[in-house]
Amino acid sequence: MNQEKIPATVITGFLGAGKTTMIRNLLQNAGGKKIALIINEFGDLGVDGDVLKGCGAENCTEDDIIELTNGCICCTVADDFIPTMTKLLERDARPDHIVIETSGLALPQPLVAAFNWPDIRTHVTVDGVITVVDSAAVAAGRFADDHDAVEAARVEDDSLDHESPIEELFEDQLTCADLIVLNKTDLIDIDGLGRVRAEVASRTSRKPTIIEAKNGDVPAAILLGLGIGTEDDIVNRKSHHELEHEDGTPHDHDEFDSFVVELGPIADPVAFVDALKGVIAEHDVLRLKGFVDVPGKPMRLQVQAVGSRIDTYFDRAWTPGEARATRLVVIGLHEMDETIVRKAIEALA
Ligand SMILES: Nc1nc2c(ncn2[C@@H]2O[C@H](COP(=O)(O)OP(=O)(O)OP(=O)(O)O)[C@@H](O)[C@H]2O)c(=O)[nH]1
Repeated sequence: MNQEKIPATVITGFLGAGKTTMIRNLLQNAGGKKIALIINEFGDLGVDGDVLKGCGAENCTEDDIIELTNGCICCTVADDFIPTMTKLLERDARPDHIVIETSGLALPQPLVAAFNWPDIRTHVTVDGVITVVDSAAVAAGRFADDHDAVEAARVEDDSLDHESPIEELFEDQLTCADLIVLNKTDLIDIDGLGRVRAEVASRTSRKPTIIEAKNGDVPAAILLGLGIGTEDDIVNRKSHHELEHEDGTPHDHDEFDSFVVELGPIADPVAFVDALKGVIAEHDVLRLKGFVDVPGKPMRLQVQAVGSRIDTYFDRAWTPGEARATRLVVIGLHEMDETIVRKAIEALA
């Protein structure tokens, strides 16, 4: 039996940064490497798993894609992640490489620490942590501490004296990185990109390599094989929470909420998406994604909104026996009023 440790790459980054898009590219250019994929998503609709299973890569079949859906991977390390890894390692056909996509709200630190658990450490090592950044969102000030909703909350409650949850998480994900991918470079100009690079570099005291990408198109040779062994260096990558609670108080994600909206068929998807932009902007929805049933179309329409930017495309045919429906997962700050946002979206159908 091959006793060499299997390398595992952790891919993290805020909601909508382009993690799934980058992994889809990776699966398609990973050569003969057999990859096992562990995907973790915030929200009760497995959109990322569905997208990645649909990409048909021979080196990563549907059996090699494992979805962890019981909350953010950083909170379910003991109950979900460790047993999943253990089962994966018991398989007869060991993968050449394991890729883990965290949810956009996950802290990578507890996940990396899990690689020091004896059962895992003897078999697997963290090849590297890759943090994907939405360069356009950084340029737009999305991660600066003047996020409207959080400011409003702070005015109401002056005990909220630390940075916004979005900013903190952004920094925690950068702090843990071995490689930072400034993605979505097509959406900003060269000067803007220079400012984004400087801002991102200033948000971590470490000096990870920073590269640029469009549509997550980075060669597998750059993403895989970093050979860092990140689990041996977690002491230098502490999250805000770890620094503030050295007593080991567990963290949570109370600042964020998600819910799923189910609708019937949408006859005019162009008008629907246009109106959706208004709802997203008005209620400060951070992320919205899912599938739309367009009557008369054999394909389902995938909707991907990051802030008020929305992409749509027909991704695959509805399969025989699959119930056609419109399902959208909505993610926002805790202050977002689910009832109001739900009603606003339902009113568009
Ligand atoms: N313009 C542009 N859009 C991109 C780029 N990369 C990804 N996107 C789009 O951004 C949206 C979100 O991409 P995903 O890959 O789903 O992002 P993610 O980080 O996996 O999102 P979560 O898992 O929800 O956190 C999709 O509509 C992508 O098509 C890019 O480089 N440029």
